[in-house]
Amino acid sequence: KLQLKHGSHRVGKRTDAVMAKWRGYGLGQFIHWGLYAIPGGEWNGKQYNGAAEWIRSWNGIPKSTYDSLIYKFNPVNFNAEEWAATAKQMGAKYVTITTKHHDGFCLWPSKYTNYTVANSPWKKDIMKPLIDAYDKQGIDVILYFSVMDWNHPGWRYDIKTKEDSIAFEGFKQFTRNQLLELLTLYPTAKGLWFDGTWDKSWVKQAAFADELETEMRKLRPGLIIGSRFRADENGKRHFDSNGVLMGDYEQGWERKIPNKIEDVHGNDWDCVMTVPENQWGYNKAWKGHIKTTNELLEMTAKCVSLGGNFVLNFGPQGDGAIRKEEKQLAAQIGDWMKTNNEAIYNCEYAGLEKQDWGYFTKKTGSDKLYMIVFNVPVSGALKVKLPANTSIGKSYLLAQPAQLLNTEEISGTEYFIHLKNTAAGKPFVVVLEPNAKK
Ligand SMILES: C[C@@H]1N[C@@H](C#Cc2ccccc2)[C@H](O)[C@@H]1O
Repeated sequence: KLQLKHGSHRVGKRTDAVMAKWRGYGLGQFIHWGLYAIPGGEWNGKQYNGAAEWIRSWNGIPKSTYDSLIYKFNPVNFNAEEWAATAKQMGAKYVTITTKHHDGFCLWPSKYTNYTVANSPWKKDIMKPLIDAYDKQGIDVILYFSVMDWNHPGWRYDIKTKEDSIAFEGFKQFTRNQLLELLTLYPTAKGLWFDGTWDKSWVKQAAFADELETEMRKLRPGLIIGSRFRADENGKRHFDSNGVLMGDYEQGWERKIPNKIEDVHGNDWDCVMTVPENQWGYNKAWKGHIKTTNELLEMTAKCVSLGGNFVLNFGPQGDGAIRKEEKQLAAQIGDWMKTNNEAIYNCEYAGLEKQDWGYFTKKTGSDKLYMIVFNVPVSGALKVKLPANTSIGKSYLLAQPAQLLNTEEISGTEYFIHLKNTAAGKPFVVVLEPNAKK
């Protein structure tokens, strides 16, 4: 084991109540919104092929032209309560909102830069009404913050010269000032979701970032910070040089989901996912495969079955409205969650692997098992193999608890659960109340 000054400061999961609540969220919403939503992936009739929130990096739009989008930021259809109500309808328990993406535009009136909503036609703070609206819906807020800031003159991709070093020192103080400002202005925020921390300039700041993380945790006890914020003194990110997770949960699952429990190394984690293949900010043309409700429900079930949370991204339009496709998804996911959220909220890895028919989850603090079924076998019988010394007390559809299902013991701890209706046409949940085997 290497002696590290700036590696992880904790081995194993956090055991406090704030993190236990985070662990049980199951389903979250991500919001990517900023100046990039105005062009929406297109400029002068030409489409940008990358992710819409990265359009500034494209040579199809001059940087100065992009930067002056601040003077066009006037989202007349922005309605914080509507956004929060959409998340509530979907069944999200937390939301991660971009305060500042890579372009450096701040959705709050930061006093450390002029590149904020305060100097746009909109003038007003966006973050406060959003946080208040989500708080009112009982949805916890996590603040997304991009360290990389293309607007700040002190930003560097690497520190190669004395000038770089002097400039970046100023940038580091600016970053610290903004983070302490966010935590002070928005005290109900439960955590920070860091991005834009992969470049060498920041990776080389192990001591500074470690100290800043400690300062933020002192300012806001219980603050949740992911593995993406800082590197250790050897430049190791997400996991330090001893392979121990940095921060409170793993943030490596961006647009991908672990396949087996070993992949999550006993850590907390969440998966953040786009509806199109790779568009976080609003893109007028949603090209390629657009994930369906059933796909997104299966991703949610898969994440919870492996002890994580699933966070679905919304990219509101430049005028502040949420696009109809995203509203439809929220309504359809919410419809399913209304009936089945008992198998998602406050559930964890059941110690049982993925099955042909779908996924197991287990209620935290209870023996209750849930079978989230996506593929009904032609036999209409779901095969389950329970851990040793357990048998099935009773099983029933979560949607029809009074109707017990016929459970046939095959051998030992293997059973067939015979479904009455094999043409559900949509995912459903079977509840197993196990007995200790006599
Ligand atoms: C959460 C997501 N992280 C950001 C990114 C990225 C990225 C950076 C380099 C190479 C590939 C992807 C996206 O813009 C979005 O904010």
